[in-house]
Amino acid sequence: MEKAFDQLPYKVAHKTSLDMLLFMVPPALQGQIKDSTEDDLVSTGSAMLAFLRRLPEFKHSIKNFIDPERAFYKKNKKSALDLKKSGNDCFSRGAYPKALSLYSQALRVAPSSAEDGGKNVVAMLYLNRAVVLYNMGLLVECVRDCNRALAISPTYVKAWYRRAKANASLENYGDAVRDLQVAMIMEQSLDEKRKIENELKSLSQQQKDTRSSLDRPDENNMAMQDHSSHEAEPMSCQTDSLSAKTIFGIDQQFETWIRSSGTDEPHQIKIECVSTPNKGKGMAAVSEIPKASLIHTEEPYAAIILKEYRETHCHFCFNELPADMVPCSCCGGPLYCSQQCQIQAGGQATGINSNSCAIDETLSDELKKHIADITLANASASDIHHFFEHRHECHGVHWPAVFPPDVVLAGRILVKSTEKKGHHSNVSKLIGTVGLSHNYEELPLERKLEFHIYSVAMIYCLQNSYWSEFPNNGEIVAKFVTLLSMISTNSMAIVRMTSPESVEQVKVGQAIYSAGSLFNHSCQPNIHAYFLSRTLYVRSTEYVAAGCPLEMSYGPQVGEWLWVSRIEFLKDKYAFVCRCRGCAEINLPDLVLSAFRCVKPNCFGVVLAKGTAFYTKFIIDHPPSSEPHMQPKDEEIHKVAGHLFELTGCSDQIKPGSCLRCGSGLDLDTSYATIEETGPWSKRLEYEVFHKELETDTLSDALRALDVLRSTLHPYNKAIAQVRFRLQGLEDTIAHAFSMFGEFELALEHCKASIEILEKLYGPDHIAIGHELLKLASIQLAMGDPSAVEILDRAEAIFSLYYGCHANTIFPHLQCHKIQARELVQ
Ligand SMILES: C[S@@+](CC[C@H](N)C(=O)[O-])C[C@H]1O[C@@H](n2cnc3c(N)ncnc32)[C@H](O)[C@@H]1O
Repeated sequence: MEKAFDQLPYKVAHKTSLDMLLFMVPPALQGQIKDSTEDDLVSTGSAMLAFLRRLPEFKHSIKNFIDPERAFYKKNKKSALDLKKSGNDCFSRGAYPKALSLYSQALRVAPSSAEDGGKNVVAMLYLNRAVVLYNMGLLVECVRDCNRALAISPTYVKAWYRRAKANASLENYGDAVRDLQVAMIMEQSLDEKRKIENELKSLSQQQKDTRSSLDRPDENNMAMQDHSSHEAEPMSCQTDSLSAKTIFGIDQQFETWIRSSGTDEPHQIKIECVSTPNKGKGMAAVSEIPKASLIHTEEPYAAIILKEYRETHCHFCFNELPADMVPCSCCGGPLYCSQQCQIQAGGQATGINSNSCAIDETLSDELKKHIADITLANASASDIHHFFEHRHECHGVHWPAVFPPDVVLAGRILVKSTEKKGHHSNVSKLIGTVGLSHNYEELPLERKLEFHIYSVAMIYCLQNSYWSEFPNNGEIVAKFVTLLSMISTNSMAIVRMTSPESVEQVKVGQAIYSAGSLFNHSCQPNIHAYFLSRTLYVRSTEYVAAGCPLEMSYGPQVGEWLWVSRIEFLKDKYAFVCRCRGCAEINLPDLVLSAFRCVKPNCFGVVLAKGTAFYTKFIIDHPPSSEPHMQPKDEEIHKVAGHLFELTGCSDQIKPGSCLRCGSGLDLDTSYATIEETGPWSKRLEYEVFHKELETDTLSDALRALDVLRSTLHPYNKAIAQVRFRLQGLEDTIAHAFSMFGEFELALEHCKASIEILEKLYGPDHIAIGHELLKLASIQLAMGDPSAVEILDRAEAIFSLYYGCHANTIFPHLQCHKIQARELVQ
């Protein structure tokens, strides 16, 4: 399940030396900070500043963070050449992946102007990597690396030659011929010239033979430019007015105009920021919104990659890094999927040759243009109005890599707002304009202390890396702490699928969206947020009447987690008590999620477990004030809960172990023990299915466990279908196991049983059902059953509800399944 909002990812594994200072803060200062409110921050900030200034350990840590000599990727020609040599050795042994990795490491430390044997080291490294990529069959990546080498050294014959080879293999004959023509003209050695000439002849012949169908020079040239991402650019819809008018809550009315790209939502949706009775500000529909409408898109105000993904995902667009990733050309720390992303993040276009080259004037206009297209491809990529979020961090220092991401994000927000208002104006005043809410007072002591320590540390780092006159006083510490609290409350986690086949998502980045941060949470959301690159997209997943709140899930949802777990999670992680519609009234999923079956045959009533009975009593005793978006109660709730809804404000009859319909009693302790006994059987099945070493006895035991669960638990209890936090439940795992044995009929039966339960818990149009339907369809496809078409259509409808026209980009395997299914029908 997607978790749209995230809090600060403090991970023990990433503790810095500053975290250790927590334990050195004197008890008196701790006490002062523990009870502090926003109004006390100037005095607690001054006190922390005074304490840390005197502390040798703090000075030592800061020196470590800001000294370029200690940087992780210190620029060093010798190290780059050593790594290059090791890469060459691996290459000659055929160890291509290792060679690739060594050249990439060398690129991180190679100084951009370093030369070796009269050649630019960075250009040589890009070329060497291009050759490895060529040998690995990664031809597009090879061409991109050749482009990078040529952008630095336009007369690099070997790079033109390698580019020609890769283009020829890609059947881009037009480009390949032009590359060889350039190589031949630039080559000095007569022998080599002759060799190229011969290759050119045979390539020209190949080009002639295939000209009509295969030669697409312009198109190919465009596809090979450095800014071609390995993932399709999905920007068919754009926000019109948001970026201009909504930076940090200055304007409270948001209007999203959806520009149609021919296929997607041709209408205009208006949303607005409103005051809510108990959730602060929130977003609401101005007029009615149809189900599945794109209601909002937005670029982040500031964003940052999470530490765990620094080596695997692009630091700008957050997509997975390709084999030809590009390190920051100045500091080597951040990695990017393309030079385009690198320039957008850092602003530096080092290595881009700005005056083309000493191009031989005798060259034809076509070849001159060809050279210019490649060697000047990125020079125009930077936009003077764009904010380069990494630039102030890029001074060959390593604090941006080791500080918690939210602290670095706070620095980015501060610098961006400073630069927007006019460079180096009054910084303290600027933070005051960041009009986002925060829950500083609710934070535990440890978080408050961390915020204070990192705020002081950031001031020192910004003085060193950004502006030596940066103010250093209690007021600025207070502003920083407030900013960190705002980030903690408002930052969104940018998520990605773990793989095209997977339904699992991982949080790769953290961002502040000026308007997106104003959507409140609901455990029964009516909107869904997702990300393509850095862009936030929000869609309505149900019809929303005019004036109704638009609320997304920050993580927990009804049907997925029990009420008490949702409340605890939101309190712990976001420091608020949830007052959404899903938590304020009794709903079917909360009743049945962990319920037991009534002992009386044919009674469909619910026997509540201990925790749920407590919650149900609580809700009945504390009826919520009705909100405009409250839905009428489901008939099904009356059916399973029986007389519960006839109760008027009296919850005495709601007892754990007692059927809510007929009042029959159940010995809960015995039932818990019975369920407990089935645990090892289910776990063993899961293990063996996962490791693909399934034994028939294990499946028989799991079927016995399933019988026990079915006879003890309420038929809609989630444990039968799905294990908490995992998409694979017992029915699901059994279905998977039968598929592994080729018993598709039985697999189908169990898969359907699982879906039936989940539909009760989530509703038929929930994204979780979409994923389950995909599993069902793959069993049907394996059976050659044409009804897969219908199931896939249903899954597609659900994915479109959540992802609109982007469903196919996010779930590429859906279309593959559909093609297979259509073949069955034919
Ligand atoms: C990302 S902000 C949303 C905008 C915020 N309401 C504001 O006034 O700026 C998250 C904060 O809104 C409040 N909030 C959001 N959803 C809530 C809910 N379901 N119940 C109670 N408070 C909620 C909490 O204070 C939470 O920390």
